[in-house]
Amino acid sequence: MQSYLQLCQRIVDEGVWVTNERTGKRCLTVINADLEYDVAGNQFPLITTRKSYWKAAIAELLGYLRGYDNAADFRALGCKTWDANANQNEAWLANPHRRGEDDMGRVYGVQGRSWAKPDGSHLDQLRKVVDNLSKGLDDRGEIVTFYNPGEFDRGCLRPCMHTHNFSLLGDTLYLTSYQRSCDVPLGLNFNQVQVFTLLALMAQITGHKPGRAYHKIVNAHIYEDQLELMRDVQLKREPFPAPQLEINPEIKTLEDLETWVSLDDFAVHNYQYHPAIAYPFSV
Ligand SMILES: Nc1nc(=O)c2c([nH]1)NC[C@@H]1CN(c3ccc(C(=O)N[C@@H](CCC(=O)O)C(=O)O)cc3)CN21
Ligand SMILES: O=c1ccn([C@H]2C[C@H](O)[C@@H](COP(=O)(O)O)O2)c(=O)[nH]1
Repeated sequence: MQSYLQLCQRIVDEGVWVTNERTGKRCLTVINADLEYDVAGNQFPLITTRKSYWKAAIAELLGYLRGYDNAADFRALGCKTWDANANQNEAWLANPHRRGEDDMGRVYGVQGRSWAKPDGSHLDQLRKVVDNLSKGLDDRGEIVTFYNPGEFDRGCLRPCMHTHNFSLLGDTLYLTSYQRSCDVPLGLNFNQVQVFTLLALMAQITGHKPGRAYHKIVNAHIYEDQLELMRDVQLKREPFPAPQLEINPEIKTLEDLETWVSLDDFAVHNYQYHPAIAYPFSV
C-alpha cells in the first residue's frame, strides 16, 4: 500500500503533463514504477485508502484466463469494466472487424489462449506454461503475452498489462508482469490485485509455493479530471494494514479455472478501508 501511495505522490509532485490523443485528455505522467507483492506472506495489495472492488478485478482476470472476447461474458462473471471500451469507443465502433454489441475483438485473453499462427492454427500460450510448470520445468521462456501488434486493428484496446513471465526456483514460483500504460487511480487498483492473484492461482494449479510478484510499469498517469480527488482526498488518508486473500483449495487445474470457478471461490479477510471514491473513467 505504501508503494502505491508513494507512486501517487510522485506523480502529483514530479509528473509532467502529457496530452493524450486517444482520450482527448491531459495526463500527469511519470515514467517507470516498480512494485512488488509478497504472495508467499499473503499480503494482498488491495487499496485501503478507498473502497476497492476486488471481486471485479478477479473476475476480469478470470475472463482473461478463459480467453473471453466479449463484454457480456465479463459482465456474467461480475465485471463491467469492458462495457465502455467495447461499446462507446468511437474508433472501435467504426472498425469493420467489430462483430456487434459487446465485442472486444482480439484482445488480452484471446491472444493468451489462441494466438493466430501464419498456418491458420492457433497457439495456447497459457496451456504451455501451465504444462511446463506442472512438470517442474522452467525453460526461461514461461511467458504469456497479450501484445500482438499485428492484430491491434482487430481489438478495441491495446493491452495495458501485456506480458506475464513466470519463473521457478526450486519449488517456488515467481511472476514478473509488465504494463506499458497505467491509469493509477482506477486501473492500478485492479492490476495490483490481478498480478498477486495470478501468481497465487498459477502456484496453486501447478503445485508450487508462491514467492514474490514483480510488477513493472512504464507510463504511470493520473487523468486531469482525477487529480483533485487523488491529491486532496485519497492522498490525505492513512492506509490500513494489508488484508489476506483466500482461494478455494479445490481449484487444482486450468480446466477448473475454465469451467466452474466463480467469485464465490475467493474471499478477502481483514479488509479495512476508507469510503469509496468515484474516479472519472476515460474511454
Ligand atoms: N481509462 C482507462 N482506465 C482503465 O483503468 C482501463 C481502461 N481505460 N480500459 C480498459 C480497462 C478497464 N478497466 C477498468 C474499468 C473501469 C474501472 C472502474 O470503473 N472501477 C471503479 C468501480 C468498479 C466497480 O464498481 O466494479 C472503481 O472505483 O474502481 C476500473 C478498471 C481497466 N482499464
Ligand atoms: O488493465 C488496465 C487496462 C487499462 N488501463 C488504462 C491505462 C490507460 O489509461 C488506458 C489505456 O489507454 P492507452 O491509450 O491504450 O494507453 O487504460 C490500466 O491502467 N490497466
